[in-house]
Amino acid sequence: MAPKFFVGGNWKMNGTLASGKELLSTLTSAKLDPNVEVVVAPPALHLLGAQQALQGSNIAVAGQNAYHKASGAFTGEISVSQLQDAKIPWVILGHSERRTLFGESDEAVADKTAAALSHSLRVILCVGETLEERESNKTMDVVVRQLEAVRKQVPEDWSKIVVAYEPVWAIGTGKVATPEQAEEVHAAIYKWAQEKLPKGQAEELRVIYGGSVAGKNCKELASKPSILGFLVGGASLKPEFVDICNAKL
Ligand SMILES: O=C(CO)COP(=O)(O)O
Repeated sequence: MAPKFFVGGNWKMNGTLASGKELLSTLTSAKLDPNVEVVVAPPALHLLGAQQALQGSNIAVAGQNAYHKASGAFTGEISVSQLQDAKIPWVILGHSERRTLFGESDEAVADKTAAALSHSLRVILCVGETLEERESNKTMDVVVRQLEAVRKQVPEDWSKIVVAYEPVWAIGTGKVATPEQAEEVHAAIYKWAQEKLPKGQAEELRVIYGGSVAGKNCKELASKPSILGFLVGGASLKPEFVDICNAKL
């Protein structure tokens, strides 16, 4: 059976308690494709409220980041074990904004991923190249390097990982990768997974696309065979997110 199409909404550092509540009520009252798994990632301060507002719905919540140490003197951080304790099922790790603005290395992302999995969290693992890397034909070198760093620490079980291919040049720029550009990288990630992950896991893996996904481009992207979902930024803050969740209808 093909894995379920996955749509994540990454709210980033946006919104108020009131705007978040309104957005969630739009989502819970909308008719969403039952064959799609929907996850929203509000800012940390809003996570528990969102989880409560979503009770009884099929929409789950995700942290936008987490630290791999269980507890201690790490001012400003939230740990994977604290997410687990609060029954937050998902966490986004390795987002390009974490990598570029906050200096997270491939190894740091791998540490976090291994720790998150060992605390029963599901992980949306982000990978992707910058414009400069794309223009110098390094896209797959970068993506494979990022994936391999994680595989080194998580050699066996990728069943709780969703890989989000997010080309940095397409994030928040309105410059969406063409369906062909995205499909090419997704297909290469599946090829990597076939070769490097234990048998049977590549078939179960979801590789989703992120970068300026919108109501107007989601259907065409979703029609590509290797695009098994989206990670949406800006448009996840708008009612248009419902259309993106329903891209396969
Ligand atoms: O970074 C993203 C999702 O994690 C994509 O952001 P945009 O959809 O705003 O381009």
